[in-house]
Amino acid sequence: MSVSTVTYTFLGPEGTFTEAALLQVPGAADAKRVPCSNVNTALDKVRNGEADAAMVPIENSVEGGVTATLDSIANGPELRIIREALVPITFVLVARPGVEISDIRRISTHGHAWAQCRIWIDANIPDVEYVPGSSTAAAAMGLLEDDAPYDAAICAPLIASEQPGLNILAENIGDNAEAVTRFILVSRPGALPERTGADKTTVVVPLPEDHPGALMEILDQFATRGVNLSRIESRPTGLYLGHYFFSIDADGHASDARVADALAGLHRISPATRFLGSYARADKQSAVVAPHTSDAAFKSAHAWVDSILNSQP
Ligand SMILES: O=C(O)C(=O)C[C@]1(C(=O)O)C=C[C@@H](O)C=C1
Repeated sequence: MSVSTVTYTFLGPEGTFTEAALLQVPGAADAKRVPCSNVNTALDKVRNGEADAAMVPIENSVEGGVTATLDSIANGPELRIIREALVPITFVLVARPGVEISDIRRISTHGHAWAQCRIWIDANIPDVEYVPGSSTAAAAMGLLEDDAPYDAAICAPLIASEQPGLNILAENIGDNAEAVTRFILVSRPGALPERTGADKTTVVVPLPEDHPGALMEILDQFATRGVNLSRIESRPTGLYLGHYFFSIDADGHASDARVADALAGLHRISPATRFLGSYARADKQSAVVAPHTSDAAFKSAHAWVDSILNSQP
């Protein structure tokens, strides 16, 4: 794929934190970028071949998993995560010129952004009503419409400073100054990104039913092979009450022997386990590998078993 022919979808409109994440991808600034109004649409355009890859949010350091993304990549035709990006998150409160904080009755933003600004809102505009928005940027741009059903929006500083019709009323209103959102670049299944030594593997594991201790067995597949988990969360499958899958990020690449062995174990316990990709960690932190779970240890163990099986009388 030459850079100019690549098409990326992302959670739009222009000016979202998701677009900032996409612009971290080499060549994305010159590629075709298609904003989508929700995560599902961005991913479906990859599934049906309209786009080569989609950038979507998956996890925020304050608010946790982005359920729209976790559910969409767990279902439907398979997709693969090929890259991750981290974006520091800071929020501003914006309104049309002339509107003061004391005038604000209704605020719109993305649900995750709203959840990250609770303390400031409770302290400064406690009785305000929340109007859900499809993204922070969509909420801010909506203020420019004559019939906007809200008087203020919470969004990224960049979009606020670039729009002449928007006035910043308060800066740094997030509850946590260190907040970071993690985004994933998702493509159709293909060759895995190469192992870098600082990688992450993502899987979706449906919890087998009528199987006492299944969660413990799933976790054991990682623990006994010395594979550290950096995220695990459960989501309802939507089929019926009590039916769940686990979305898991593990340190390492599928080509690391300990990770490959853990994946095989997961498949035995839950055959519908979905592999979502192995890709380089954005923070470049290498996994700590104990000597007995290194590739060399697995190789020598397999060679030992082979020697037993092949031994002649
Ligand atoms: O609305 C945006 O700007 C987004 O990119 C979405 C999103 C999210 O889903 O978490 C991204 C980062 C912030 O945490 C708030 C909203």
